[in-house]
Amino acid sequence: MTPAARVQSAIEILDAVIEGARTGAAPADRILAEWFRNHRFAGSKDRRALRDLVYDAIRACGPVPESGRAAMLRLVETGGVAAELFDGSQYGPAAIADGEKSAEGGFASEWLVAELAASGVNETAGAAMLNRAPLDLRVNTLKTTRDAVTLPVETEPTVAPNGLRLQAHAPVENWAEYRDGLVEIQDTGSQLACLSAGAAPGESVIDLCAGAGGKTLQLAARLGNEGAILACDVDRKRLSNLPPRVERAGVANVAARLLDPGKELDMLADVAGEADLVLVDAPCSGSGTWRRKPDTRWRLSPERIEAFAKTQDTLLDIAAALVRPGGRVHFVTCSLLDAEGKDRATAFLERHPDWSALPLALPAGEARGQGWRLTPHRDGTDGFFIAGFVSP
Ligand SMILES: C[S@@+](CC[C@H](N)C(=O)[O-])C[C@H]1O[C@@H](n2cnc3c(N)ncnc32)[C@H](O)[C@@H]1O
Repeated sequence: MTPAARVQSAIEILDAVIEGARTGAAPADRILAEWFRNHRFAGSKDRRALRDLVYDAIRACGPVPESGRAAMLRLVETGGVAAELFDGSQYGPAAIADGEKSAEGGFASEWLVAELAASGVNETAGAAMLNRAPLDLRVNTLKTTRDAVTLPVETEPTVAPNGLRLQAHAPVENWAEYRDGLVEIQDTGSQLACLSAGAAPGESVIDLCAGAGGKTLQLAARLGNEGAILACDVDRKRLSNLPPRVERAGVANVAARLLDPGKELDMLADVAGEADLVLVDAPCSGSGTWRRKPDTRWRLSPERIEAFAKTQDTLLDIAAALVRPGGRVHFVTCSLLDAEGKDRATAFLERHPDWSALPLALPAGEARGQGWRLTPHRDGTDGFFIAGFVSP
């Protein structure tokens, strides 16, 4: 593909991303994957260039742009693409017309910027939410240690005890060390969020929102295969990713259970009141992961945030019913919005006045309300809110 043709294709992909944001259809990563499947002529260099153009343009726009072309013109303004590539060539974009408008900049829509400001995220911290994220690994201590593992590329240790950061992106999933379960891909913030649950060998743990099991595997490593983990989710597809990962990681004490939304407690009645620890890695707006999925911010609305908050409250109450007396609930969201963090912790303690917040002290981040927060700006990790509660 010529550089101009790449720009035109990126514009078309951006049109689909914008449509997806407006209608709730597929997000950018899925749209790109599908585009690559349907355009086999695009080689690996074209794909990399297209991916960069699309994500750079998404990052360069604040609110949802009117069109893919307006988004790309915004990227021209920020110096991310050369105006000369709008050359009117056969597969390239039409020349830029006099006075043609580009999309608005900033880091999010006005209402979202205001929500974040009210949550203590200023403009600088907001802009850092859109930086390119590094690639972090977690060393699987069921199989090796951070000191012992040798990897094909240079890495540096992160503040997480088993965390490694790659100097540059690499095809980790093709490495023998990955296939053999020595390392997992996991952001340092996610590692700290899970680590701070304080899971210990022999404990009985429920990972209530296990998804594809990123934190389940970390919990298993903490337990050293002693004790038991019940990994639950309402999403069959996500949960189906868990067994091969468990196998690869050498985990022997995880069982999976698919739940029906609204019937979670009924389906967990056999284990209610018995868990030492329930991890609630709750569904949320994902505002802490905009570095990886910057189009997520175009898919949000005040109503969606309210709905997430409601689900988080429900899941916390379910978790409270699952722990034994003296057991813990560990609440995590990858969001910087207080509505999905500090406020949920406060509301939980109001609904459960006999419970107490557990003091947290992580090697990164800072206290926020009754919990703890990690931010891309301050900590160089994905953004997380974390709170621990202990039952009477
Ligand atoms: C943030 S993701 C979990 C990520 C996962 N823990 C990890 O570390 O990879 C939130 C998960 O909650 C699940 N979920 C949503 N509603 C749920 C419910 N009512 N009960 C259990 N899980 C739910 C979603 O399907 C999603 O997989």
